[in-house]
Amino acid sequence: MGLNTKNLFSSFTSASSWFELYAAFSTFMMLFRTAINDLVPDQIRSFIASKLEAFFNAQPNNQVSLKINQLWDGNLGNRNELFDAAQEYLPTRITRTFKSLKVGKQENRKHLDFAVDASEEVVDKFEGTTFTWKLDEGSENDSNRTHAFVLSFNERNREKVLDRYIPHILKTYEAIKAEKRALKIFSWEHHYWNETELSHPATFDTLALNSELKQAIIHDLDRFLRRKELYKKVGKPWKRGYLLYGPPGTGKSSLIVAIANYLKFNVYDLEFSSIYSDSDLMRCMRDTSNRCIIVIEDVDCNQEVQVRSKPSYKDNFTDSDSEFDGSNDPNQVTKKFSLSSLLNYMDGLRSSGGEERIIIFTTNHREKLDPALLRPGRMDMHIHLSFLKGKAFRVLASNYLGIEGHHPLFEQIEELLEKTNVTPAVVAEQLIRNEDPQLALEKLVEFLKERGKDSRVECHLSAGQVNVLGD
Ligand SMILES: Nc1ncnc2c1ncn2[C@@H]1O[C@H](COP(=O)(O)OP(=O)(O)OP(=O)(O)O)[C@@H](O)[C@H]1O
Repeated sequence: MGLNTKNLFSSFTSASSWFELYAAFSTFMMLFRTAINDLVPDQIRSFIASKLEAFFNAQPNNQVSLKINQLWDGNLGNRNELFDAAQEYLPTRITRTFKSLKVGKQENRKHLDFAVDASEEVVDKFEGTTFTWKLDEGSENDSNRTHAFVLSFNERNREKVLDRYIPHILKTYEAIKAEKRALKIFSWEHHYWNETELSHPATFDTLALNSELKQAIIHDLDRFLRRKELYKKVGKPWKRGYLLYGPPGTGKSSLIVAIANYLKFNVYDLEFSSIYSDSDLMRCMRDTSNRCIIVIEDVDCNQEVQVRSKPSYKDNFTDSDSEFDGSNDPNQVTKKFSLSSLLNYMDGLRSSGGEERIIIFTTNHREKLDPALLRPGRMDMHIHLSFLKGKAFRVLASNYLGIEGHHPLFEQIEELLEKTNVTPAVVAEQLIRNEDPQLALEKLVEFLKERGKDSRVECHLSAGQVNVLGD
Protein backbone atom coordinates (compact mmCIF):
# COMPACT_ATOMS: atom_id res chain seq x y z
CA MET A 1 0.00 0.00 0.00
CA GLY A 2 1.73 3.18 -1.25
CA LEU A 3 1.47 6.59 0.49
CA ASN A 4 -0.28 9.07 -1.66
CA THR A 5 1.62 12.35 -0.86
CA LYS A 6 -0.58 14.36 -3.13
CA ASN A 7 -3.68 13.37 -1.07
CA LEU A 8 -1.85 13.92 2.16
CA PHE A 9 -0.88 17.54 1.29
CA SER A 10 -4.22 18.29 -0.24
CA SER A 11 -5.87 17.44 3.11
CA PHE A 12 -3.82 20.24 4.81
CA THR A 13 -4.66 23.06 2.49
CA SER A 14 -7.32 24.69 4.69
CA ALA A 15 -6.35 27.05 7.62
CA SER A 16 -8.17 24.84 10.15
CA SER A 17 -6.12 21.82 9.06
CA TRP A 18 -2.88 23.74 9.62
CA PHE A 19 -4.16 24.81 13.01
CA GLU A 20 -4.96 21.19 13.92
CA LEU A 21 -1.46 20.16 12.87
CA TYR A 22 0.09 22.94 14.96
CA ALA A 23 -2.02 22.00 18.01
CA ALA A 24 -1.04 18.33 17.66
CA PHE A 25 2.65 19.28 17.35
CA SER A 26 2.51 21.58 20.44
CA THR A 27 0.85 18.85 22.49
CA PHE A 28 3.49 16.38 21.37
CA MET A 29 6.29 18.82 22.31
CA MET A 30 4.76 19.46 25.73
CA LEU A 31 4.48 15.75 26.43
CA PHE A 32 8.00 15.21 25.10
CA ARG A 33 9.44 17.98 27.33
CA THR A 34 7.61 16.69 30.41
CA ALA A 35 8.85 13.17 29.69
CA ILE A 36 12.45 14.40 29.29
CA ASN A 37 12.21 16.47 32.50
CA ASP A 38 10.81 13.48 34.40
CA LEU A 39 13.09 10.83 33.01
CA VAL A 40 16.45 12.56 32.43
CA PRO A 41 18.21 13.85 35.56
CA ASP A 42 19.23 17.55 35.81
CA GLN A 43 22.97 16.86 35.59
CA ILE A 44 22.61 14.88 32.37
CA ARG A 45 20.44 17.59 30.81
CA SER A 46 22.94 20.36 31.64
CA PHE A 47 25.78 18.12 30.41
CA ILE A 48 24.03 17.69 27.04
CA ALA A 49 23.30 21.44 26.87
CA SER A 50 26.93 22.34 27.59
CA LYS A 51 28.17 19.83 24.98
CA LEU A 52 25.81 21.28 22.39
CA GLU A 53 26.95 24.81 23.26
CA ALA A 54 30.61 23.74 23.11
CA PHE A 55 29.96 22.08 19.75
CA PHE A 56 28.46 25.21 18.23
CA ASN A 57 31.03 27.51 19.83
CA ALA A 58 33.83 25.29 18.58
CA GLN A 59 32.95 25.90 14.97
CA PRO A 60 36.10 27.58 13.65
CA ASN A 61 34.24 30.14 11.59
CA ASN A 62 32.51 31.85 14.52
CA GLN A 63 35.30 31.60 17.14
CA VAL A 64 37.49 34.64 17.66
CA SER A 65 40.42 35.04 19.98
CA LEU A 66 42.32 37.76 21.77
CA LYS A 67 46.00 37.38 22.53
CA ILE A 68 47.06 39.02 25.76
CA ASN A 69 50.84 39.27 25.81
CA GLN A 70 52.82 39.50 29.02
CA LEU A 71 54.70 42.54 27.67
CA TRP A 72 53.09 45.24 25.61
CA ASP A 73 54.97 45.48 22.28
CA GLY A 74 57.67 43.16 23.65
CA ASN A 75 59.10 46.06 25.62
CA LEU A 76 60.50 44.80 28.93
CA GLY A 77 59.62 47.92 30.86
CA ASN A 78 56.08 47.85 29.56
CA ARG A 79 54.09 45.14 31.31
CA ASN A 80 50.62 44.40 30.10
CA GLU A 81 48.35 44.89 33.10
CA LEU A 82 45.64 42.81 31.49
CA PHE A 83 48.00 39.82 31.42
CA ASP A 84 48.73 40.31 35.15
CA ALA A 85 45.01 40.62 35.79
CA ALA A 86 44.27 37.38 33.91
CA GLN A 87 47.07 35.62 35.76
CA GLU A 88 45.47 36.48 39.10
CA TYR A 89 41.90 36.06 37.93
CA LEU A 90 42.08 32.64 36.26
CA PRO A 91 43.20 30.68 39.32
CA THR A 92 40.00 31.90 40.99
CA ARG A 93 38.08 29.95 38.30
CA ILE A 94 40.02 26.77 38.98
CA THR A 95 37.76 24.07 40.23
CA ARG A 96 38.34 20.61 41.55
CA THR A 97 37.79 19.15 38.10
CA PHE A 98 41.17 20.31 36.78
CA LYS A 99 43.53 17.64 35.61
CA SER A 100 46.65 19.77 35.47
CA LEU A 101 47.54 22.74 37.68
CA LYS A 102 50.61 24.63 38.80
CA VAL A 103 50.89 24.86 42.55
CA GLY A 104 53.43 26.57 44.80
CA LYS A 105 53.98 28.36 48.10
CA GLN A 106 55.71 31.67 48.57
CA GLU A 107 57.79 32.56 51.60
CA ASN A 108 55.81 34.19 54.43
CA ARG A 109 52.54 33.08 52.85
CA LYS A 110 50.31 30.61 54.62
CA HIS A 111 48.29 29.54 51.62
CA LEU A 112 49.17 27.68 48.48
CA ASP A 113 49.16 29.56 45.18
CA PHE A 114 47.68 28.10 42.03
CA ALA A 115 48.41 29.00 38.42
CA VAL A 116 47.17 27.90 35.04
CA ASP A 117 49.17 25.17 33.37
CA ALA A 118 49.86 25.52 29.65
CA SER A 119 48.50 22.06 28.96
CA GLU A 120 45.09 22.88 30.43
CA GLU A 121 42.30 25.07 29.10
CA VAL A 122 40.42 27.19 31.60
CA VAL A 123 36.73 27.52 30.88
CA ASP A 124 35.06 30.50 32.49
CA LYS A 125 31.38 31.38 32.54
CA PHE A 126 30.35 35.02 32.69
CA GLU A 127 26.76 36.25 32.30
CA GLY A 128 25.84 32.87 30.84
CA THR A 129 28.56 32.94 28.17
CA THR A 130 31.46 30.52 28.01
CA PHE A 131 35.00 31.84 27.58
CA THR A 132 38.02 29.65 27.01
CA TRP A 133 41.50 30.58 28.13
CA LYS A 134 44.81 28.99 27.22
CA LEU A 135 48.28 29.88 28.39
CA ASP A 136 50.84 30.17 25.60
CA GLU A 137 54.34 29.80 27.01
CA GLY A 138 56.09 30.81 23.77
CA SER A 139 58.71 28.90 21.87
CA GLU A 140 61.54 27.26 23.82
CA ASN A 141 64.02 28.38 21.16
CA ASP A 142 63.09 32.02 21.54
CA SER A 143 65.63 33.81 23.79
CA ASN A 144 63.11 36.63 24.47
CA ARG A 145 60.44 34.11 25.37
CA THR A 146 57.44 35.60 27.16
CA HIS A 147 54.04 34.21 27.98
CA ALA A 148 50.62 35.15 26.68
CA PHE A 149 47.01 34.23 27.39
CA VAL A 150 44.73 33.45 24.48
CA LEU A 151 41.08 34.18 25.17
CA SER A 152 38.61 32.50 22.77
CA PHE A 153 34.90 33.15 22.47
CA ASN A 154 32.07 33.22 20.00
CA GLU A 155 32.21 36.25 17.75
CA ARG A 156 28.73 37.37 18.72
CA ASN A 157 30.14 38.12 22.20
CA ARG A 158 32.72 40.65 21.04
CA GLU A 159 30.93 43.56 22.69
CA LYS A 160 30.31 41.69 25.90
CA VAL A 161 34.02 40.86 26.14
CA LEU A 162 35.20 44.43 25.66
CA ASP A 163 32.42 46.20 27.57
CA ARG A 164 31.88 43.89 30.49
CA TYR A 165 34.05 40.77 30.68
CA ILE A 166 37.46 42.46 30.57
CA PRO A 167 36.38 45.24 32.99
CA HIS A 168 35.10 42.46 35.28
CA ILE A 169 38.53 40.76 35.18
CA LEU A 170 40.32 44.05 35.92
CA LYS A 171 37.98 44.77 38.82
CA THR A 172 38.51 41.32 40.29
CA TYR A 173 42.26 41.82 39.91
CA GLU A 174 42.08 45.09 41.90
CA ALA A 175 40.17 43.33 44.67
CA ILE A 176 42.69 40.46 44.77
CA LYS A 177 45.59 42.93 44.89
CA ALA A 178 43.96 44.83 47.76
CA GLU A 179 43.52 41.55 49.61
CA LYS A 180 47.18 40.60 49.13
CA ARG A 181 48.59 44.10 49.65
CA ALA A 182 51.26 44.23 52.34
CA LEU A 183 50.15 46.21 55.34
CA LYS A 184 52.04 49.32 56.35
CA ILE A 185 53.08 50.70 59.68
CA PHE A 186 53.57 54.45 59.91
CA SER A 187 55.43 56.45 62.53
CA TRP A 188 55.13 60.21 62.96
CA GLU A 189 58.51 61.88 62.57
CA HIS A 190 59.20 65.57 61.92
CA HIS A 191 55.60 66.36 60.96
CA TYR A 192 55.24 63.42 58.54
CA TRP A 193 54.16 59.82 58.70
CA ASN A 194 57.09 57.57 57.74
CA GLU A 195 55.98 54.29 56.28
CA THR A 196 57.47 50.79 56.49
CA GLU A 197 56.04 47.40 55.71
CA LEU A 198 54.24 45.60 58.51
CA SER A 199 55.65 42.12 58.07
CA HIS A 200 54.98 40.86 61.60
CA PRO A 201 53.28 37.47 61.36
CA ALA A 202 51.13 37.71 64.52
CA THR A 203 47.53 36.64 64.02
CA PHE A 204 44.78 35.60 66.40
CA ASP A 205 45.90 32.00 65.79
CA THR A 206 49.44 32.67 67.03
CA LEU A 207 48.36 34.66 70.10
CA ALA A 208 48.58 32.90 73.43
CA LEU A 209 45.40 34.28 74.97
CA ASN A 210 42.53 32.56 76.63
CA SER A 211 40.08 31.57 73.94
CA GLU A 212 37.04 33.46 75.35
CA LEU A 213 39.04 36.68 75.33
CA LYS A 214 40.13 36.06 71.74
CA GLN A 215 36.56 35.37 70.66
CA ALA A 216 35.27 38.46 72.47
CA ILE A 217 37.78 40.68 70.65
CA ILE A 218 37.10 39.15 67.23
CA HIS A 219 33.35 39.44 67.83
CA ASP A 220 33.70 43.11 68.77
CA LEU A 221 35.78 43.86 65.67
CA ASP A 222 33.32 42.10 63.38
CA ARG A 223 30.40 43.92 64.94
CA PHE A 224 32.15 47.25 64.58
CA LEU A 225 32.71 46.65 60.87
CA ARG A 226 29.13 45.54 60.33
CA ARG A 227 27.62 48.62 61.95
CA LYS A 228 28.74 51.29 59.48
CA GLU A 229 25.18 52.31 58.58
CA LEU A 230 24.06 52.48 62.20
CA TYR A 231 26.94 54.78 63.15
CA LYS A 232 26.04 57.00 60.20
CA LYS A 233 22.35 57.07 61.16
CA VAL A 234 22.95 58.11 64.74
CA GLY A 235 25.64 60.61 63.73
CA LYS A 236 28.41 58.89 65.66
CA PRO A 237 31.93 58.92 64.23
CA TRP A 238 32.61 55.41 63.09
CA LYS A 239 35.50 54.50 65.32
CA ARG A 240 36.20 52.18 68.20
CA GLY A 241 38.62 52.64 71.08
CA TYR A 242 40.45 49.82 72.83
CA LEU A 243 42.62 50.04 75.90
CA LEU A 244 45.13 47.22 76.21
CA TYR A 245 46.64 47.00 79.65
CA GLY A 246 48.83 44.58 81.52
CA PRO A 247 52.45 43.88 82.40
CA PRO A 248 55.20 44.14 79.77
CA GLY A 249 55.55 41.06 77.57
CA THR A 250 51.93 39.94 77.75
CA GLY A 251 51.31 40.53 74.05
CA LYS A 252 49.87 44.04 73.74
CA SER A 253 51.92 44.84 70.65
CA SER A 254 51.33 41.34 69.25
CA LEU A 255 47.58 41.80 69.68
CA ILE A 256 47.70 45.09 67.77
CA VAL A 257 49.43 43.36 64.85
CA ALA A 258 46.93 40.49 65.01
CA ILE A 259 44.07 43.00 64.81
CA ALA A 260 45.76 44.77 61.86
CA ASN A 261 46.29 41.47 60.03
CA TYR A 262 42.72 40.41 60.77
CA LEU A 263 41.12 43.63 59.54
CA LYS A 264 43.77 44.33 56.86
CA PHE A 265 44.13 47.84 58.30
CA ASN A 266 47.36 49.86 58.25
CA VAL A 267 48.80 50.90 61.61
CA TYR A 268 49.73 54.45 62.63
CA ASP A 269 52.02 54.27 65.62
CA LEU A 270 52.09 57.54 67.52
CA GLU A 271 54.61 58.54 70.15
CA PHE A 272 53.59 61.66 72.00
CA SER A 273 57.19 62.78 72.20
CA SER A 274 57.14 63.39 68.45
CA ILE A 275 54.17 65.76 68.70
CA TYR A 276 54.99 69.43 69.04
CA SER A 277 51.63 71.14 69.49
CA ASP A 278 47.88 70.72 69.34
CA SER A 279 47.95 71.65 65.67
CA ASP A 280 50.65 69.06 65.06
CA LEU A 281 48.43 66.47 66.73
CA MET A 282 45.50 67.49 64.57
CA ARG A 283 47.62 67.35 61.45
CA CYS A 284 48.95 63.91 62.22
CA MET A 285 45.43 62.63 62.90
CA ARG A 286 44.14 64.26 59.73
CA ASP A 287 46.89 62.60 57.68
CA THR A 288 45.86 59.10 58.65
CA SER A 289 43.91 57.21 56.03
CA ASN A 290 40.57 55.47 56.42
CA ARG A 291 40.52 51.86 57.53
CA CYS A 292 43.43 52.24 59.90
CA ILE A 293 44.46 51.59 63.48
CA ILE A 294 45.92 54.51 65.42
CA VAL A 295 48.09 53.24 68.24
CA ILE A 296 49.28 55.24 71.19
CA GLU A 297 51.60 52.88 73.03
CA ASP A 298 52.63 53.07 76.66
CA VAL A 299 50.26 55.92 77.29
CA ASP A 300 51.28 56.11 80.96
CA CYS A 301 54.78 57.06 79.85
CA ASN A 302 53.30 59.98 77.97
CA GLN A 303 53.21 62.50 80.76
CA GLU A 304 50.73 64.72 78.97
CA VAL A 305 48.02 62.15 79.38
CA GLN A 306 48.46 60.97 82.92
CA VAL A 307 49.14 64.28 84.63
CA ARG A 308 46.06 66.27 83.76
CA SER A 309 44.80 66.06 87.31
CA LYS A 310 48.03 67.40 88.82
CA PRO A 311 47.52 70.99 90.01
CA SER A 312 50.79 72.26 88.56
CA TYR A 313 49.63 71.32 85.08
CA LYS A 314 46.04 72.42 85.45
CA ASP A 315 47.35 75.88 86.07
CA ASN A 316 49.46 75.82 83.00
CA PHE A 317 47.86 74.26 79.98
CA THR A 318 44.86 75.29 78.01
CA ASP A 319 42.71 73.89 75.24
CA SER A 320 44.29 76.23 72.75
CA ASP A 321 47.09 75.35 70.36
CA SER A 322 49.61 77.20 72.48
CA GLU A 323 52.75 75.36 73.45
CA PHE A 324 53.90 74.99 76.96
CA ASP A 325 57.42 73.78 77.58
CA GLY A 326 57.03 73.14 81.29
CA SER A 327 60.28 74.94 82.10
CA ASN A 328 58.84 76.46 85.28
CA ASP A 329 57.19 73.29 86.34
CA PRO A 330 58.57 71.59 89.44
CA ASN A 331 58.35 68.15 87.80
CA GLN A 332 60.31 69.34 84.77
CA VAL A 333 57.96 67.60 82.32
CA THR A 334 57.63 69.03 78.86
CA LYS A 335 54.02 69.75 77.97
CA LYS A 336 53.58 70.42 74.33
CA PHE A 337 49.90 69.92 73.72
CA SER A 338 46.79 69.45 75.77
CA LEU A 339 45.05 66.28 76.74
CA SER A 340 41.77 67.89 75.78
CA SER A 341 42.94 68.06 72.14
CA LEU A 342 43.37 64.35 72.18
CA LEU A 343 40.04 63.79 73.88
CA ASN A 344 38.35 66.06 71.37
CA TYR A 345 39.84 64.11 68.56
CA MET A 346 38.68 60.90 70.11
CA ASP A 347 35.17 62.23 70.47
CA GLY A 348 35.23 62.97 66.79
CA LEU A 349 34.68 66.68 67.39
CA ARG A 350 37.75 67.80 65.56
CA SER A 351 38.41 64.74 63.46
CA SER A 352 38.58 64.92 59.70
CA GLY A 353 35.34 62.99 59.53
CA GLY A 354 37.17 59.87 58.41
CA GLU A 355 35.74 56.46 58.88
CA GLU A 356 36.69 53.00 60.05
CA ARG A 357 39.26 54.07 62.55
CA ILE A 358 40.32 51.96 65.48
CA ILE A 359 42.17 53.73 68.26
CA ILE A 360 44.26 51.62 70.59
CA PHE A 361 45.95 52.82 73.74
CA THR A 362 48.34 50.51 75.54
CA THR A 363 49.54 50.87 79.09
CA ASN A 364 51.26 48.84 81.75
CA HIS A 365 49.45 50.84 84.45
CA ARG A 366 45.79 51.52 83.83
CA GLU A 367 45.43 53.05 87.29
CA LYS A 368 47.73 55.90 86.31
CA LEU A 369 45.54 57.11 83.46
CA ASP A 370 43.26 60.09 83.61
CA PRO A 371 39.67 58.85 84.11
CA ALA A 372 38.56 61.19 81.31
CA LEU A 373 40.48 59.02 78.89
CA LEU A 374 38.90 55.82 80.14
CA ARG A 375 35.31 56.96 79.86
CA PRO A 376 33.00 54.76 77.73
CA GLY A 377 32.77 56.15 74.22
CA ARG A 378 36.45 56.93 74.32
CA MET A 379 37.73 53.52 75.28
CA ASP A 380 34.93 51.13 74.37
CA MET A 381 36.68 47.98 75.47
CA HIS A 382 39.28 47.48 78.17
CA ILE A 383 41.35 44.39 77.47
CA HIS A 384 43.46 43.00 80.25
CA LEU A 385 46.43 40.99 79.04
CA SER A 386 48.10 39.07 81.76
CA PHE A 387 50.32 36.16 82.72
CA LEU A 388 50.25 32.91 80.80
CA LYS A 389 47.58 30.60 82.18
CA GLY A 390 45.61 27.54 81.13
CA LYS A 391 45.73 26.08 77.66
CA ALA A 392 46.98 29.31 76.06
CA PHE A 393 50.47 27.86 76.56
CA ARG A 394 49.83 25.33 73.78
CA VAL A 395 49.76 28.13 71.22
CA LEU A 396 53.35 29.01 72.14
CA ALA A 397 54.33 25.32 71.96
CA SER A 398 52.96 25.29 68.43
CA ASN A 399 54.54 28.67 67.45
CA TYR A 400 57.99 27.90 68.76
CA LEU A 401 58.32 24.11 68.76
CA GLY A 402 55.85 23.09 66.06
CA ILE A 403 53.94 20.82 68.48
CA GLU A 404 50.42 20.71 67.06
CA GLY A 405 48.82 17.94 69.09
CA HIS A 406 49.27 16.86 72.65
CA HIS A 407 52.54 16.38 74.56
CA PRO A 408 52.91 14.39 77.82
CA LEU A 409 54.53 17.39 79.58
CA PHE A 410 51.67 19.81 78.80
CA GLU A 411 49.62 19.06 81.92
CA GLN A 412 52.61 19.46 84.23
CA ILE A 413 53.55 22.76 82.57
CA GLU A 414 50.00 24.05 82.80
CA GLU A 415 49.85 23.18 86.50
CA LEU A 416 53.11 25.01 87.11
CA LEU A 417 51.87 28.02 85.15
CA GLU A 418 48.80 28.21 87.41
CA LYS A 419 51.09 28.57 90.43
CA THR A 420 53.52 31.00 88.81
CA ASN A 421 53.15 34.40 87.24
CA VAL A 422 55.16 34.40 84.04
CA THR A 423 54.42 36.37 80.91
CA PRO A 424 54.07 34.77 77.47
CA ALA A 425 57.22 36.68 76.42
CA VAL A 426 59.26 34.98 79.16
CA VAL A 427 57.94 31.52 78.24
CA ALA A 428 58.55 32.22 74.54
CA GLU A 429 62.14 33.12 75.34
CA GLN A 430 62.62 29.81 77.21
CA LEU A 431 61.12 27.78 74.36
CA ILE A 432 63.26 29.35 71.68
CA ARG A 433 66.47 28.31 73.43
CA ASN A 434 66.25 24.66 72.37
CA GLU A 435 65.36 23.31 68.97
CA ASP A 436 64.48 19.86 70.31
CA PRO A 437 60.84 20.07 71.53
CA GLN A 438 61.30 17.47 74.28
CA LEU A 439 64.39 19.19 75.66
CA ALA A 440 62.78 22.65 75.39
CA LEU A 441 59.75 21.50 77.41
CA GLU A 442 61.90 19.79 80.04
CA LYS A 443 63.95 22.96 80.46
CA LEU A 444 60.73 24.96 80.76
CA VAL A 445 59.52 22.66 83.54
CA GLU A 446 62.79 23.27 85.43
CA PHE A 447 62.52 27.01 84.85
CA LEU A 448 58.92 27.17 86.08
CA LYS A 449 59.75 25.16 89.21
CA GLU A 450 62.51 27.66 89.98
CA ARG A 451 60.19 30.59 89.32
CA GLY A 452 57.53 28.99 91.52
CA LYS A 453 59.83 29.38 94.50
CA ASP A 454 59.93 33.15 93.93
CA SER A 455 56.27 33.55 93.10
CA ARG A 456 55.31 34.40 96.67
CA VAL A 457 56.76 37.86 96.19
CA GLU A 458 54.92 38.52 92.93
CA CYS A 459 51.53 40.12 92.80
CA HIS A 460 48.62 37.88 91.86
CA LEU A 461 46.75 39.07 88.85
CA SER A 462 44.01 37.23 87.12
CA ALA A 463 44.28 35.80 83.65
CA GLY A 464 43.29 37.91 80.61
CA GLN A 465 40.00 39.68 80.99
CA VAL A 466 37.87 41.82 78.83
CA ASN A 467 35.64 44.62 79.89
CA VAL A 468 33.31 46.03 77.27
CA LEU A 469 32.03 49.43 78.25
CA GLY A 470 29.23 49.66 75.77
CA ASP A 471 28.77 51.35 72.45
N1 LIG B 1 50.07 36.60 74.27
C1 LIG B 1 51.12 36.32 73.49
N2 LIG B 1 51.03 35.42 72.51
C2 LIG B 1 52.06 35.11 71.73
N3 LIG B 1 53.27 35.66 71.85
C3 LIG B 1 53.45 36.57 72.83
C4 LIG B 1 52.39 36.95 73.68
N4 LIG B 1 52.84 37.87 74.54
C5 LIG B 1 54.13 38.06 74.25
N5 LIG B 1 54.50 37.29 73.22
C6 LIG B 1 55.85 37.21 72.64
O1 LIG B 1 56.68 38.07 73.41
C7 LIG B 1 57.23 39.13 72.63
C8 LIG B 1 56.92 40.46 73.32
O2 LIG B 1 55.54 40.65 73.33
P1 LIG B 1 54.81 42.05 73.04
O3 LIG B 1 55.80 43.06 72.56
O4 LIG B 1 53.63 41.80 72.19
O5 LIG B 1 54.38 42.40 74.51
P2 LIG B 1 53.89 43.78 75.09
O6 LIG B 1 52.86 43.45 76.11
O7 LIG B 1 53.51 44.69 74.00
O8 LIG B 1 55.18 44.30 75.80
P3 LIG B 1 55.54 45.83 76.20
O9 LIG B 1 54.54 46.29 77.18
O10 LIG B 1 56.92 45.68 76.78
O11 LIG B 1 55.53 46.61 74.92
C9 LIG B 1 56.59 39.07 71.29
O12 LIG B 1 57.58 39.07 70.30
C10 LIG B 1 55.85 37.76 71.24
O13 LIG B 1 56.57 36.86 70.45
